Amino acid sequence: QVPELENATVRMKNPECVKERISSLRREGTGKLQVISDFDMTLTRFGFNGQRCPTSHNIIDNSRAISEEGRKKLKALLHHYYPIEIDPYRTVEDKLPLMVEWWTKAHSLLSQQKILKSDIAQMVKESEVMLRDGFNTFFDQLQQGNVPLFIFSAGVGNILEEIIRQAQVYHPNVNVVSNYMDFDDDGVLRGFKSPLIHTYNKNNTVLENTEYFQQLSARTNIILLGDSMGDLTMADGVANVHHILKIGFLNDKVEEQRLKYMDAYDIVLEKDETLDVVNGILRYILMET
Ligand SMILES: Nc1ccn([C@@H]2O[C@H](COP(=O)(O)O)[C@@H](O)[C@H]2O)c(=O)n1
Ligand SMILES: [Mg+2]
Repeated sequence: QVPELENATVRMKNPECVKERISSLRREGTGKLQVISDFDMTLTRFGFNGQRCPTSHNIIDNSRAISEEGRKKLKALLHHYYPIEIDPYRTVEDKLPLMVEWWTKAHSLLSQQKILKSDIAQMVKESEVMLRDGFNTFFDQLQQGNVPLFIFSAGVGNILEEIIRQAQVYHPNVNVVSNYMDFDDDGVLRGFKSPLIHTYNKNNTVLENTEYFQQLSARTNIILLGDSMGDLTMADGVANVHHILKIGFLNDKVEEQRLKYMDAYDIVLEKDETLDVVNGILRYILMET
């Protein structure tokens, strides 16, 4: 079926079940299929040449638009809250208020920095962000197969849209729900629009009032791509899920998180900076018989 499933980065608790699910997705056709994907560290690389790649928030934090003092404060927040976000021993209930605290403090600091809407394209150009290897094939296959791609991100929507625009893969089948910046009439950042999306509320509570909510329910076969335990609820807005294949990128604290990820995701990709496995599965599902 999919030779890429033999890659050294692939872990599966139940390979037979994965094969059956992939066969069902192929058998039922592309008309019922959608891909729901996280953005930061799922469609973008986690690391390159031994260095961490930036998230969409980090692209702003590291940019010239932020003062030295602002950058220090944003880094301090990252160092405090990121270990909490990925801590495998804390519960989601315990993490949730702390994530709200992180996003709220970071957005408030960013809003004090006089960031211009017109700065965004340059910020992205000058950043170290990289989409995962194989991104062109991924976006192009979905467009050619008329399969909707729904990107559900707790990052910054304006930045992530600019990343895929500059990569020339922001095709018409792509929809994004994320945190969007709110600019005043002079194009200066004054805050972020609600609802606030953080790692652990990526579910229908934040999707209800979006245009995409209706469209979500029509496609009942899903490939879900994420890198966090919080990404597992991204398809909760789809009422009658028929088949769902969950693929998780395990980027950080691999040993500590392996068992949890293998219980939660059908396929776990350990320290895999490519979209090769996802592309192999899509190629098989979209291939005409
Ligand atoms: N101030 C912040 C807040 C969050 N992050 C990271 O962004 C990621 C969220 O985006 P997704 O596309 O993955 O939903 C999340 O994993 C946080 O670690 C940040 O860098 N700065
Ligand atoms: Mg992510």
